[in-house]
Amino acid sequence: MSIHQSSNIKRITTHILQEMKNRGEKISMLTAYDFSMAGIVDAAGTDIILVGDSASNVMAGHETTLPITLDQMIYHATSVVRAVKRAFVVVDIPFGSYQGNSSEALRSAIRIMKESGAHAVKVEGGSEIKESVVRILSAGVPVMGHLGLTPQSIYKFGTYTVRAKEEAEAQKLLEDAKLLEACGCFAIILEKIPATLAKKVAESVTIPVIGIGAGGDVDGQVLVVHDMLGINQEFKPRFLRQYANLQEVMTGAVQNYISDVKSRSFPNENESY
Ligand SMILES: Nc1nc(=O)c2c([nH]1)NC[C@@H]1CN(c3ccc(C(=O)N[C@@H](CCC(=O)O)C(=O)O)cc3)CN21
Ligand SMILES: CC(C)C(=O)C(=O)O
Ligand SMILES: [Mg+2]
Repeated sequence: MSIHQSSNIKRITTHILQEMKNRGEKISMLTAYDFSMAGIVDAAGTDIILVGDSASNVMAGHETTLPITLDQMIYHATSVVRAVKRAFVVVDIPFGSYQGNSSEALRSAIRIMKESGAHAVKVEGGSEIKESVVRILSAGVPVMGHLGLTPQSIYKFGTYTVRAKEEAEAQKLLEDAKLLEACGCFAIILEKIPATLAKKVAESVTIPVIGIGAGGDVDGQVLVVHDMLGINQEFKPRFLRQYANLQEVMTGAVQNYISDVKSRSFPNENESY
């Protein structure tokens, strides 16, 4: 419990997430990149909020997650943390801020924690980034792993197709999951891999495994909130379930506003001084 706890809402911790896996309660996770969205996602009861580097696509309009910077991720994370009362806030360390240099990885993680007030960081990869994971964990910063489709390495693969369909790649993924657990990661994301493999991973490690395009036999699910709300209509992979069509709602509202301005029905007397 925080010394300065200012509300009676019980905050989600890594310990609570582990207990949820232990008792078979599914974990819900969504992205947020700003104060307004984070407030909605948190108040609705989402367990984990991810300040994803998908902000590079969704917020900045880039083709990939590679261009977003550590400073930009910290700006998004700071805005999210200000809104969140209950959820556990995880921040993606962006491309180029942790790979191949554990000192830089630690520095990046510490900047995120110190400047944003987030609760954990997420990194993509397994054995290749072991030193960075260990170093960050040694500073007391919780680390979430991310295996399978790892968008920061998109140019190594060339496509966003399903990962680990071949036995050798599946075996490496399972070994990487066990390695991340042994290092002390508190959870692992599995993205776009066969459901049978994801099930095997979730049964082979004791820490929570959260899926996106990894089937239902994992410990929780994550989606990009703009995708599931239907704000971003271009992105419709098979794993996405769209829970609203906010693009339609927002377009209609904006069109009504424009029409009211043109017809002089906005503002009316009550909306004037
Ligand atoms: N808006 C958004 N949602 C995401 O889930 C997301 C991002 N951005 N950016 C970072 C990564 C990239 N991710 C991806 C990207 C592509 C596919 C994918 O399945 N692509 C299909 C085509 C999808 C379609 O129908 O448009 C492919 O075959 O390339 C999956 C996850 C997941 N992440
Ligand atoms: C898709 C999720 C897992 C992610 O890493 C992101 O939003 O950046
Ligand atoms: Mg990401």
